[in-house]
Amino acid sequence: MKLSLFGVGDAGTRLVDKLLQAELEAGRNFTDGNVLAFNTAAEAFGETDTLPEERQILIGDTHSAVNQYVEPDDDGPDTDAASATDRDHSPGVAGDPELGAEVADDELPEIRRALDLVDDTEVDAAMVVAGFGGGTGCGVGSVLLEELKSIYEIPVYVLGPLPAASESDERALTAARAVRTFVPLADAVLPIDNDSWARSSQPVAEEYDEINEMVATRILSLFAAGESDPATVSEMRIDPADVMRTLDVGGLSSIGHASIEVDTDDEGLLARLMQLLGLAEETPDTQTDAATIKRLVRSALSSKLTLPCDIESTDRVLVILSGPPSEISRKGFETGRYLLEEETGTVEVLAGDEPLPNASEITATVLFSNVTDVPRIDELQERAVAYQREQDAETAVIDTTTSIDGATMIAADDSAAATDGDSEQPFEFHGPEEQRENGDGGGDDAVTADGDAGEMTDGDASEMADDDASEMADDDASEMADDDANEGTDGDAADAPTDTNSTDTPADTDTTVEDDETNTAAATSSDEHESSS
Ligand SMILES: Nc1nc2c(ncn2[C@@H]2O[C@H](COP(=O)(O)OP(=O)(O)OP(=O)(O)O)[C@@H](O)[C@H]2O)c(=O)[nH]1
Repeated sequence: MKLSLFGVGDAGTRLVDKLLQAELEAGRNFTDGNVLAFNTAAEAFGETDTLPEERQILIGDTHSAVNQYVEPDDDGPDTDAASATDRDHSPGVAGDPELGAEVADDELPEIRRALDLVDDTEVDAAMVVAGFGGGTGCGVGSVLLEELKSIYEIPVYVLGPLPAASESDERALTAARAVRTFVPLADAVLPIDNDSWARSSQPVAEEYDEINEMVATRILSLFAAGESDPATVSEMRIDPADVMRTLDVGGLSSIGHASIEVDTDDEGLLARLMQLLGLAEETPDTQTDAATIKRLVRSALSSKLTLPCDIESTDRVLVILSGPPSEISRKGFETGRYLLEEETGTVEVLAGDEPLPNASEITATVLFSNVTDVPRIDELQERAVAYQREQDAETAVIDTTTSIDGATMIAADDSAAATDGDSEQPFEFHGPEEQRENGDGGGDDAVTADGDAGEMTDGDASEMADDDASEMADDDASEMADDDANEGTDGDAADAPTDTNSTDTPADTDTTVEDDETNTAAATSSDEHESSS
C-alpha cells in the first residue's frame, strides 16, 4: 500500500529518515516521496541521510519560549532520567507538550502550507510518527493529527516510541497523555516499546539506531507489502485493504516478525520446478511448506513484539508471508492462518502474500490490532499517576506559602481524581466509538468546524481532566481500548495479565530471547536481501 509519513520531533524525524532509507535499500516504493518532518529544533534534521531538506519543516523559531539554540559546550542533561523540561538545556520546546501544542497552533498556516507538498490522493493512508514522551512529539503531534483527520478522508495512523523506564517521570506523564490523546483521534496507534528493545546495559539513546531499524523492517514488511511487481505469480497477494481493515478497529496495535531461510539446494529447486510445470505430485512439498510456514508463523508469534501484549486480547489479526512464491503454498497459508486463529482465539484472521522471487528467506509479519492487555501501558499510566500525585503534593505545600502560577500538566480536576483512593488510573482510554458516544475528545466529532486544530489540544487536555475526575474511580485500567474488545476481555488491572510476549515473563524469556535474536538477525538479513533483489 502507499503511505504518507509525517515525522514529528526528534524521534519522528529519525524514524521517518530510517523508513525512507529502508524503502530505498529494499527497492520498494511505498511513500512515493510523500513525507514531511516537523520539529521545534533543527538538531535532528542535521542527522538525517535520506529525508529531503525541503521536507524538513522547522516551526516555533519565532516563539519566545522555544530554544532554537543551546550552547554546544553546555553540559546539560545527558542521562535518560534527566528532566525532559530543563528549559535552559534542551532545544525546542524542551519536553513541554503544552508549549508544543501552542507552537503548532500558532504555526498552523505554515504547517498547512507544508501539507500541500504531500499528495493525499496518491496514498492509501497517512502515518504520524512521533515520540510519545516528547514535548514536540506529543504537543505538535496532537495538533497535526487532528489537522490530518480534518482534511483527509484516508485513515491516519500514529507510530512512535514509548519512553524507557530509565527516562524521566515527566516523559512518562507526557507519553500517558499522548496515548490518551492519540487513541481516540487516530485510526490506529502503533506504540514502540523502547524498553523491551533496548539492552539494559546501556542508555536507551545509544540504541535508537538499532531500534529504529527494527521498526523500519516491520513497518516496511507490513505497509509496503503489495507494492511488488504485479506480474509476479502469487498464491494470495496481499491487498492494502486488508491491512486497513485489520487496523480499522482502532486502539493499540502491535507487530511480530520472523524469518526463515529457504531451501535452496538443487534437489529442492528441481522438485519445485517439476511441481510448477505440473510434472510432479504436489503433496510431499506442500506438506513441507505447510510445516515450515507453521513454524515460521509460530516464531513470529513468540518474537519480540513492537508492543509486548497478550495476543489473546487482540481483535483482528493479519499475517503477511513474503518470499519466493514457490515456497508459499496455499496449504502453507491455511496452516499459518489456522495456527493464528488457535493462538489468538479470534476468527478475524486475514492473510496475504508478497512474492519476492529473489529472496532467500520467507518472512512472516503478523499484525495484532486493538490489543487491550498491554502491561507496558498500564505501567506507564501507573507511573504517570504517581508522578502527578507527587507534583500535586509539592504544589500543595508550596501553595500554602506562595502563590504559584503556571499550569500543571494535568488540570486540577485530574489531580483530585488521582489522589482519590479509588482512582488508580487517571489515563483511561476509550476506543473511538466510546469516545464519540461520550462526546469525549477525538474522533471525527472532535474536529472543529473552523478546522482550528489548536483548540483540540486545549479541549483534549481539559476533556482528559473531566474524564479522569468523573470516571476514573470506577473504571479499570484495562478498559483503555475499544469497547468491543473490552466486552471480550473485561480485564481488571488487578487480574495479573498473562503476557506471553512480555519481557517480564521469565518463563517466556528464554524462548523469546533466543527467538528474538534469531529473528532480529534474520529480519535484518532479509532486508538486505530484498534490497539486493
Ligand atoms: N526509538 C526511538 N526513540 C526515540 C528516538 N529519539 C527519541 N526517542 C524517544 O522519544 C521520546 C521523545 O523524545 P524526542 O523525540 O527527543 O522529543 P521531541 O518530540 O523532539 O520533543 P522534546 O521533548 O521537546 O525534545 C523519548 O522518550 C525518547 O526516548 C529515536 O530515534 N528512536
